[in-house]
Amino acid sequence: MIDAGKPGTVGMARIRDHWRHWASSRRQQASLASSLLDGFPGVAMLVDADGIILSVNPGFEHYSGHPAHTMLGRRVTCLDVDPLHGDIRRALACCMARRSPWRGVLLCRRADGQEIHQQGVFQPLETRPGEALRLLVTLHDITELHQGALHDHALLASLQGTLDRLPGVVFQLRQSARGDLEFRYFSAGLQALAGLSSQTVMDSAETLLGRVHDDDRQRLSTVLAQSAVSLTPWTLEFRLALGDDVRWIEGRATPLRQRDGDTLWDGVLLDITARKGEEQRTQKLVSTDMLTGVLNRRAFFDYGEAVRALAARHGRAVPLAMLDIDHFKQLNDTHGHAAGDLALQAFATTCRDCLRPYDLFARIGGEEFAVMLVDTSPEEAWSVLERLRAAVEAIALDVHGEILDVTVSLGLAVMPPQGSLELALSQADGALYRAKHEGRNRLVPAPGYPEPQERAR
Ligand SMILES: Nc1nc2c(ncn2[C@@H]2O[C@H](COP(=O)(O)OP(=O)(O)OP(=O)(O)O)[C@@H](O)[C@H]2O)c(=O)[nH]1
Repeated sequence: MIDAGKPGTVGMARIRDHWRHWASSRRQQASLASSLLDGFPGVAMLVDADGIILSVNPGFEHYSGHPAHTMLGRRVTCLDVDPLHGDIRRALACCMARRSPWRGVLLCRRADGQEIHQQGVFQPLETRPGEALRLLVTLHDITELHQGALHDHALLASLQGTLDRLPGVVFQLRQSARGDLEFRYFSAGLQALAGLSSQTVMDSAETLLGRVHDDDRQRLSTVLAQSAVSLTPWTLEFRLALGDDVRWIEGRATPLRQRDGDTLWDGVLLDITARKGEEQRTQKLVSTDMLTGVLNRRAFFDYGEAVRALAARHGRAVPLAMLDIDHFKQLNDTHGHAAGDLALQAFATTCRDCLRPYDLFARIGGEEFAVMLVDTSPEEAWSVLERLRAAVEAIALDVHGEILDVTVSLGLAVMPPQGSLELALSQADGALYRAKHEGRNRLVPAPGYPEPQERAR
């Protein structure tokens, strides 16, 4: 064994010999000493309870930069960056106080002054009664690893910062083979987007999915199911209901099939509420008649086609009518164009009030209007439009103190389940022509329209 009292007198061969001798004299430690310390890729030392170095491993000089003989008898803390208050002193004190192994990272200094990070282990050795406590200290240079970890950590922090500052929310969603959904990641922007913390949603996906608007939930399930099967990216615009507030979200994500059969989507959520508002305003502008605020001709045919297609699918007939204000030219000519405009506005408002929100009511041109009664039987349509005719008759338009009457003539037709909108409208137009000829201010059905009972009587 290399003694602290004989520094400078031993070469490497003797250090190795002494080390082997020390190890073989303690059977419990023999295998540890020979297999670990001889070939140990770092510094290994035997130190006493005060941290005095009693012996070192053959690789000591290579790994510490200090010739072994110069270190024997010195305190182990002299390998520290700060021998008085450094990491080695703390590790030694901790190990001694607990009489149990200490493991951790230490900042040390090589003989050439270079600071290195070491993975340190301080292991109290078993002693026989009366024998002084000794510690086996091993130091393994992990500077590169440590710097790599620091670099990774800094990179991760910077990436995290970038993700959190993105003008959108990044997420990772996992769907198990059984169909259960779990959010694996959400960037911090979720709080501003949905009023929920990332952790809350990662703990329970339903906290967020439960806020998807009722009308959009099925569409979301469908795109997820399709994407999971086809492994193609999905894009969806949907609404989040946040109390009284509704927020429009655009979601986009790319799927990846996992080995266990689960599907993992990496995606982003964007708040498109402002853009949606603009789109809706524009849509309203292009589909609304500026004077009366009701649908215009183009919107009537667009939405009417959708109503027709849905009715055809369900095998339902749709009643519709053409309406024309009576003697409107006379009103214009007598009271002026402004009075005519006022009459058109009062007429449109009155009609709209007599209909349900989802009935289509539009200004087709001039003083001509059209109505499509959704989910209404021909019998009901007759009474709705008769009420509408009476409500228009009741309009008392005050034009510069003079009260003007307004009346309307209506031609009523029914579009059969597989019929065409244009044909039904032309039949209603024919009936309107008859209404004008029969004296105006009346409702006339097209030929074949189911005769209402009250009219039949
Ligand atoms: N004030 C106003 N008048 C309009 C507007 N659009 C069309 N008109 C007028 O509506 C009148 C329509 O007249 P006609 O088609 O002859 O029909 P009418 O006078 O209502 O007669 P009948 O339909 O047979 O009862 C015309 O004088 C048009 O100038 C509008 O936006 N504002």
